[in-house]
Amino acid sequence: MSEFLENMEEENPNFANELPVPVYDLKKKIMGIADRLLDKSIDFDSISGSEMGTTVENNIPYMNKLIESVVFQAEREYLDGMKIYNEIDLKECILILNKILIEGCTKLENYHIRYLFIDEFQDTDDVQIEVFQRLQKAINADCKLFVVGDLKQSIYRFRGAKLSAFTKLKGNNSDGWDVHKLNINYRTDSRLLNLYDEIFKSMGSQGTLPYTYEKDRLSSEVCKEAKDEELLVCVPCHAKDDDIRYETIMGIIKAEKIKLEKLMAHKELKKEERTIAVLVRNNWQVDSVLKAAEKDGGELNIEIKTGGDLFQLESTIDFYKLVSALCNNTNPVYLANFIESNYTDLILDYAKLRGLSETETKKELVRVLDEFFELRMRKTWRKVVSEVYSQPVLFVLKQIYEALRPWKQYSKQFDGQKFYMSNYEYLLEKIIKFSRVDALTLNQINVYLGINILTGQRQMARTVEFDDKGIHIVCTTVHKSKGLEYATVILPYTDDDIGNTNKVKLEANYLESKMSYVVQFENKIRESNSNYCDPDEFNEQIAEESRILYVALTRAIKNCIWIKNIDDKSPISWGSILED
Ligand SMILES: Nc1ncnc2c1ncn2[C@@H]1O[C@H](COP(=O)(O)OP(=O)(O)OP(=O)(O)O)[C@@H](O)[C@H]1O
Repeated sequence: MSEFLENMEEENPNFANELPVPVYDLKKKIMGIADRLLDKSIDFDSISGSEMGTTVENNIPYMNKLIESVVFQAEREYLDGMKIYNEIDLKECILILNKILIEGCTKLENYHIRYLFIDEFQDTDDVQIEVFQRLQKAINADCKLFVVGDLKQSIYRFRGAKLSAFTKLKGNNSDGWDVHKLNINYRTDSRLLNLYDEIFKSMGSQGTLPYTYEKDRLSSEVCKEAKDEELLVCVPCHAKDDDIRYETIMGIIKAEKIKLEKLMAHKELKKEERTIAVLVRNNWQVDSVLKAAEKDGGELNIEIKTGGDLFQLESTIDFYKLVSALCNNTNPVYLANFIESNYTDLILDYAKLRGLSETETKKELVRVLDEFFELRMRKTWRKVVSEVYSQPVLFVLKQIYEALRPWKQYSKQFDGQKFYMSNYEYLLEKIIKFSRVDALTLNQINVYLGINILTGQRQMARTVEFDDKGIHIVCTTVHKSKGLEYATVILPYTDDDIGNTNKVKLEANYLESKMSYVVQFENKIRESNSNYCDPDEFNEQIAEESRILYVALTRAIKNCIWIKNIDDKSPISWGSILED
């Protein structure tokens, strides 16, 4: 990028000053374009200059040049750099696999694989479909593909999923396929399904959902406990006022919880049948619902599928205390911090320490630690300190972790311990990814943890499934709820304008030999190219949002409640679809 800017400045010395957007934002956005293409398994090498169209707004008239000479070039250099270390980036795997298969791979025949099963097929992109076809061919003529999917649930357009997935797979050989339709629903109350059917039919006739009554209608014999008037409920409220929206959400959850408690008093329910799900579109909405639950007094324990914050978890802070104590093993503050962590159950006598000099305090803390480590690892703390500098650092840290078992101190509950261990492992994976293992030092780990913890870097933690046999309340995005089911589905945000394409801040695609992009910078300046079509995007966006609504509604077993914002003026929203 700097090279590009220098070159441009040679032509126009005032180039940098004339840039209409900040350089850091320009860098961020052009890398964003690269990510959007890679998300769809698009190989940059296949895009030629003539396929990039021309800039439309002309705020950044050199945008194509920038993409070609910086983005594509940087990505090429990065991937070549990885090859030197015999590594490949995960995002490149499918492209490499495709290239290998194009060149021919005879060894696959030896595996005698008879079937390839693919679930959620509607979410595959074109390159993945080609890979499956090539794999099938390369394995042997008898290998059969078995794919399952539902186009109405295609919600990964940003990752390149298209409604043409099944047609592309069949290609010219539709006769070679045995097609079976699954029209029985074993999840949802039949009465609720009937109400849904009216909504889906209307979406189908407007062309926003691939749904026709004859082909797609599901039948169900499921009958749950909700009364007729409780099956699909619209709760109107003045959601312009956030407080009112959140009070309404909390009120609905509490009322549904009471109903479930009554039901559970005389009937045993499976976990899903005891779960109330608040389904939203974005992660910030999950955060807002959680905050509202806290403000409400914390009586509702809402579980989130988006996980907590990895760098603020006790498993991470404990590990940082261990690493810091090893790095600063002559500093009493770090030693005391470590002793207070979950790695030890020692109780420090601060009254006694207060009367000591710094040297005496350090001596006392080292004595305490030596004794403790002797007991738990049959070697002194000082020996451990020397080992961490002479042996592979992760190996020594792992030995300490396994011998001291901090998860036992953290929680007496199995679920809590599992959560601690799983996020400790996740943190180590992050550390290993950050630096090549053979070059990792204790100091590097210390700096890495320090920066991430102190600057509050956000990284979703790993969640652990648990069931205490009680009522579960979860709040999650519709995308994360895919494939799952819940007794009650609550939709608190149905007022977003789903036709607003100005909300598309960044998009890039490569379709039918045309590369398209649109970018909106932080200062609202926009740029797009002639291949990007706003009306197409408008229709595609409404159709995808409709499919996301379809997924949300069909997660319900018993009932669904949606909040209607009376103050809403959006022309097209989930609310307007549901109301129709
Ligand atoms: N043949 C069956 N008999 C009884 N229950 C069934 C049967 N098949 C599936 N179920 C139940 O129906 C529910 C939905 O099944 P499943 O999640 O497999 O459906 P699906 O087609 O993957 O749904 P979706 O694509 O909407 O997520 C589950 O609770 C499952 O246990």
